Amino acid sequence: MRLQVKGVCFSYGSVSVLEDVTFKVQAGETLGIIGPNGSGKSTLLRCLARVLKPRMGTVFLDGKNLAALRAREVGRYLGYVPPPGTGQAFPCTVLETVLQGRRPHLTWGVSHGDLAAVTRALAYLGLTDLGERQLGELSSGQRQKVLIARALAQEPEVFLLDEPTATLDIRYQLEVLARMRELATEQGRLVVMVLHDLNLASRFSDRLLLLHNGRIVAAGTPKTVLTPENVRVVYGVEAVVTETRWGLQVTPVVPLDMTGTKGMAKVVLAARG
Ligand SMILES: Nc1ncnc2c1ncn2[C@@H]1O[C@H](COP(=O)(O)OP(=O)(O)OP(=O)(O)O)[C@@H](O)[C@H]1O
Repeated sequence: MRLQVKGVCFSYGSVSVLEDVTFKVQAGETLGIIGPNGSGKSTLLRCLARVLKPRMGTVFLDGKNLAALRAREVGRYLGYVPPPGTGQAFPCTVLETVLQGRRPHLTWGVSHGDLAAVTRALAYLGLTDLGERQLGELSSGQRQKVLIARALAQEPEVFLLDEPTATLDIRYQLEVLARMRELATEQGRLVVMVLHDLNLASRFSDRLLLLHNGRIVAAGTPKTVLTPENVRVVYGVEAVVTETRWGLQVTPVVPLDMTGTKGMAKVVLAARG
């Protein structure tokens, strides 16, 4: 499976949010999309998930135009996890929600294989005992785990995850991101994730796309993208970037507009080494 994004532009009404976004991802790869608030990350992911239709440009899956695929094919190829806080329209139990992930695979009703996939996904996220609970009764982190479990049960070729770990505790942040990496490297799936945590993004992505004002301003390995210069220009923050055995460690030190503040000059000089 190959995901190719060519010249994608998107606008909400007359306001342009994505401009000429072009990149490729191969099976086996994990791509992290990073960038400041409002830079267009979620909009881009929703264009990849066919939730939104680009104003210009095309998304290809294995050379086929995503816009021309049937809904069932899209469901088999793409598993989309919306960002935390995105509401579920109907009252549903945890089990029913995770079972929805099997919908693109169903032919004559729910099979043993479908139930096995659901059971595995629930167990993986520690949700087995919550199966009968209503989604609306869960904590935000538990709800997020259910949506990730639904995508795991779906067993798609491509995982599209929008801030999957934002509401998860540190154990499940690691569990979920490590699982995604494993699905890519060991089962040849393709993973695209929007992440705010630059350290997790560096640790669990093969490549990063850095978005700023709807454009890609840097793309490549975490080491080439997460430079102090890029962090300064895009986020407006003076940061120290160090290499560790678990990936890069980005430590934000001070917002640029505070670097002149009394007492901050020394901190900035120390940050720049
Ligand atoms: N439904 C909408 N209607 C109009 N404008 C929107 C809509 N959704 C998002 N926007 C605008 O599009 C821009 C990009 O939003 P998007 O959610 O893609 O950014 P983001 O990088 O994911 O931000 P964040 O990090 O805050 O989640 C923002 O300026 C936002 O206000």
